[in-house]
Amino acid sequence: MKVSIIKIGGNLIEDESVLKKVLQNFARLEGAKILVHGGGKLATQVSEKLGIATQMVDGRRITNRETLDVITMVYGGLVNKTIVANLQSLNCNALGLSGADLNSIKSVKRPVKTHDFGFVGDVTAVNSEMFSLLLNNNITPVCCAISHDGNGQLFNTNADTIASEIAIALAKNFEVELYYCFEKKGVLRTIEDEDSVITDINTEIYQALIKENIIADGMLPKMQNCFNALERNVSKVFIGSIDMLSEENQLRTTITL
Ligand SMILES: Nc1ncnc2c1ncn2[C@@H]1O[C@H](COP(=O)(O)OP(=O)(O)O)[C@@H](O)[C@H]1O
Ligand SMILES: CC(=O)N[C@@H](CCC(=O)OP(=O)(O)O)C(=O)O
Repeated sequence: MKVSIIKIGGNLIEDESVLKKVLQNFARLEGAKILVHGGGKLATQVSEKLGIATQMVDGRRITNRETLDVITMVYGGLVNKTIVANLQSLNCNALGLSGADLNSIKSVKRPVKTHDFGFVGDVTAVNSEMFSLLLNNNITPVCCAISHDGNGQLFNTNADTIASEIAIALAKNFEVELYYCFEKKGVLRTIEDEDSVITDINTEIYQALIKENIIADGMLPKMQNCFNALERNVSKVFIGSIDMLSEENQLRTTITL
């Protein structure tokens, strides 16, 4: 059986009308599928409203107790439930999950090296039996960027990593395709030129693109997650816009080893 894992980034979640279109494309996708969502931008906005400062290091949010409360409310509550309700309206039988729900994703606190990230977890286990059970019953899991340690502690975990870890775990039993959807059509050669999509990137090209400063910021950890997934038996990995799910010949970046 084939399973498609779709991760949607923060810029697709922020705007209600964009999110609706994203979810229509997702709902139309045939076969077993899992949606993973971020929401980092929204968490930053809500933190600001509450007077909580945001600090990011290497694309990861430093998550103190107050920030953990915000991300739990925003990712686990507002964003996850809004997505599930919209998918239900599109006849997609969605079930919203944090990593604690059905023990879906376990993690340990990220070890302190140069920085203490606080309540940020590195994934240690994905409950693939549970995901299989849901998928075999035509239930579509909707996963947010929250994991847990099994002792009652929730952790913030980057959504790209949640998506690749689920993909890797399911690759043991399924043919898995991983789609990273964001606001651009793919990895761009010139960030201002929306159509300058680099259609194929392997590890060698990736290293060259880093040297040329073409790939930077959030794209660096995203691509690391892509290679990590491919190295651990995920069949196909793509980066592109949500249109890559529905339109043939749509520009997108295909990642290979
Ligand atoms: N070459 C590139 N092509 C496209 N985006 C790039 C590139 N280099 C850096 N980026 C940045 O990476 C961002 C995507 O990473 P991130 O914000 O982590 O994604 P997401 O919204 O999916 O969480 C883009 O919004 C863009 O600003
Ligand atoms: C530890 C960590 O940094 N977690 C991320 C999780 C959300 C996320 O990944 O959202 P996007 O996909 O929208 O960026 C964060 O809090 O920003």
